[in-house]
Order: sequence, then C-alpha cells, then structure tokens
Amino acid sequence: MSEFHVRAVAEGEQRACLEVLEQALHAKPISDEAWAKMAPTWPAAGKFAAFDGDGTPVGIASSFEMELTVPGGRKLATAGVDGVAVRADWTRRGILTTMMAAQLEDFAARGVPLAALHASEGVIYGRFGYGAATFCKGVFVERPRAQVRDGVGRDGEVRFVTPAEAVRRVSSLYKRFEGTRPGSVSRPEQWWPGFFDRLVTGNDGYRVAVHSGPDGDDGFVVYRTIDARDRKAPERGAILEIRELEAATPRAWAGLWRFLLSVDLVSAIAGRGRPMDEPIAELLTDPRAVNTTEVIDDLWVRLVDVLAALRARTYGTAEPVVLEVSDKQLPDNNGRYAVGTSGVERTTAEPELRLDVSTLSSLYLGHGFFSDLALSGRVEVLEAGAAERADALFHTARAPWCGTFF
Ligand SMILES: CC(=O)SCCNC(=O)CCNC(=O)[C@H](O)C(C)(C)COP(=O)(O)OP(=O)(O)OC[C@H]1O[C@@H](n2cnc3c(N)ncnc32)[C@H](O)[C@@H]1OP(=O)(O)O
Repeated sequence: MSEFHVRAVAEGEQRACLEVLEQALHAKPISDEAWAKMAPTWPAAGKFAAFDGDGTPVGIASSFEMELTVPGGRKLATAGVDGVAVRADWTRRGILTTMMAAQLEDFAARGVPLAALHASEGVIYGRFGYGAATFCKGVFVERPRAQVRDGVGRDGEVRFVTPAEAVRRVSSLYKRFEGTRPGSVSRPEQWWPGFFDRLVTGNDGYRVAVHSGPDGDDGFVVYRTIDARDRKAPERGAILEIRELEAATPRAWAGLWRFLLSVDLVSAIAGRGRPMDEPIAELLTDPRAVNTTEVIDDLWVRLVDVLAALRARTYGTAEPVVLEVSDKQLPDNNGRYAVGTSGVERTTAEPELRLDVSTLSSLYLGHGFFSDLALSGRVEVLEAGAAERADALFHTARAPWCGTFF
C-alpha cells in the first residue's frame, strides 16, 4: 500500500494544496493571476494535508473560523470546513479518514464546539459525525401567473447598485441578517473576495439590487438572467435566476420579490438554496405559480463539544429528556446528557433515547424530529414518549437555514 502522511500545511504550501482541490472538483488549474488575488484568503492556518513519499500534497482538508447562530440566537465559534479533497489517483486508501481525524482532534484541542460544511455528496460525512442540519429548496415561479396579493405592505424602494458599490455595501448590510435565524453564519473578511466580490465583479452577468426601507438599506438580491428562447418559443422571456436574496424585514423581503416579478421580458424566476419556510406561494394570488423543484441538504453540522454545544442553545417547553450519545472519533463526548428547558447536564440517569453524534448533530439546529428518526432506526427509544419530548425541546418554529456557501 502506498504511503502517505498527514500534517498541518506549512506556509508556502497552500498553492500546491489548492491544486489538489481544484483537480478533485474538476475546476481549471489556478492561474498565477488568480492565485495572486486568492492567496491572502487562503492562509496555511486551519489546513491539514496528506503528502506522498516525495512530499507532494495528495489530499487537503481546509477550515476557517466563523460563527454559527444556534436556536435562541447565540453565535457559537465554528470551524467552517471549506475545502476537502483527495487526488483521484489516491482515493479510497483512508486519506480523508486520516485528515478528518486530525482536523477534529485539532478543533477539539482548540475548544471549538462546532464544525460545519456543505457536502458535495450525501454519503461522505456522516461517518465523521456530521449530520445534515439545515435543508433548502429550489423554486421556479411562473411569472405570467405570479401576482403579489393585495394588502402586502410596501415601505421602500429597490435600486440597482454597481458591482463596486455592491462590494463596498453588501458586506456591512449582511450584518443585519446574520444571526436572525438558526443556521446562519458570519461571513469573515476572507470569505467575501472569493465568493461575493468575484461573483458580482465577474463576467457572468450578475446584478445586485438593494431594498431601502425607513431605516435605510435592509435587503438585497443578486441575480442574473438566462436566455430561454428557442426555435419553438422565439419570444419566451428569460429565466431570472436568484443567486442570493436576503432581507431584514418582511416588507423588504416582499419588496424584493415584487421587484423581481416586475422585471420585463422574464418568463420565470428560479432560485436554488431558498429557506424551506420562505412563503413565496403565500405571497401570490395564485400559489400554483410556484413550483418546488428540489429539497436538498444545506449545512452539515458536527458537534465537537457536545456539552458546550447543547448548553449554548435554548429549548422549547417540555419535561427534560436523557440522551445517550456515542461518538467514535471524539470519545470524550460519549455519555448521557439531561436536556431540559432550564439547562443541560451530564448525568448518570437511565437513558431514554440513544443516538450517535451524527444524528444529534442533524437535529441540533431545530430541523427534523427525533420521532421521525426513531422510525428510521437512527434514534433508539428506550422510554415511551421520550422522542416526542425531545421533539418539543429541540424543534424550532423557524426553519434553520444557512444561505452562505463556503
Ligand atoms: C466540505 C467539502 O469540501 S465537500 C467536497 C468533498 N470533495 C469532493 O467531493 C472531491 C472529490 N472526492 C474526493 O476528493 C474524495 O473521493 C473524498 C475526499 C470524498 C474521499 O476521500 P478518500 O480518501 O477516498 O476517502 P477514504 O478513503 O478515507 O474513505 C473513507 C470511507 O468513505 C467512503 N467514501 C469516501 N468518499 C466516498 C464517496 N465519494 N462515495 C462513496 N463512499 C465514499 C469510502 O469508501 C470509505 O468507506 P469504508 O471506510 O467503508 O471503506
């Protein structure tokens, strides 16, 4: 078997590691010019890599520091795992497993209570204790049928901003939304150039429009249009594709949708990654103008310090429940936890529900139900009624949603 070893990435090794990521994700090799721009946002800190016998990187697992909003509104230090790959000629030899172990031990040693990522495939991360914790939907709104209902309030205006203005304004505007729902993450300075700025200043046709209400700017949308004409429908309007739409108030949200629906020469509005509970159909006179095209996992979360993470969130009203949690990678988490409205403690009491850390992580932000996961065998019920109590404690009224790709 070929030898590899995993260690922290040293200063100067980042670009070679990035090549591994680009190749595994089928992206073009990074040019000198692109690397010059990107280098400041891709520090060696927070990165582990696998090296072959010659010292060439063949695997990478990157992370950065951010904050994740948990139910109740607290922002918890979180490792954002943002670049994981193994070179195609080195896969299925345990490299990812070794990198994930190194990364998780590092998070635990640094006292980071949570880790989170967006998964390229659904089968990869459960074994490392991650669980799909937020979900999102794709929508397709047929514009000719879509009219905003009478009585939906207006309190502002929408205006286009130039790409340069968007780069200047939107990062501070985002702070108004950050933390307004469980699952939302902070966007550190290093996030903006590689994701938002590159998108809106690039050549892919993205436009940015900002909504201003009584308290100033309170929402924005990033979108582009895609030509949908063909021989059979030479006059069909374009598809307006939303990349991102965020609003601090219900009126700003409705104002942005009203604006999108008013753009001429558009046949449909499409958006991926929208919150599960975004009430677009309810905004319109004809709810059937809105088609849900997909429901897909959004943010995967990993409780690194189970006690600290459970203590950081708030709970609904129900009698406490005793969970027995198992964690293969971080055995310090193994044990029983009494979770209730008034707090969380480690306990020696008899367990009422048994589950692994991946399952607990998927329920942590308030999506899903213990009782459903009991049906599918992921939660073992040892005490009748305990799953329903846990549902009442953990489930949140507002669907958790991340909305930030990293
Ligand atoms: C947060 C993000 O960055 S998401 C992006 C993830 N990266 C990608 O998708 C890029 C393309 N894929 C890859 O680079 C690699 O295939 C990786 C990183 C997904 C997996 O790396 P590997 O070194 O092959 O994983 P490793 O050998 O440690 O596999 C561990 C286990 O997971 C399984 N596994 C790993 N990847 C996959 C997969 N894509 N599909 C199915 N099973 C998988 C392996 O079969 C193995 O199972 P076993 O323990 O039962 O034998």
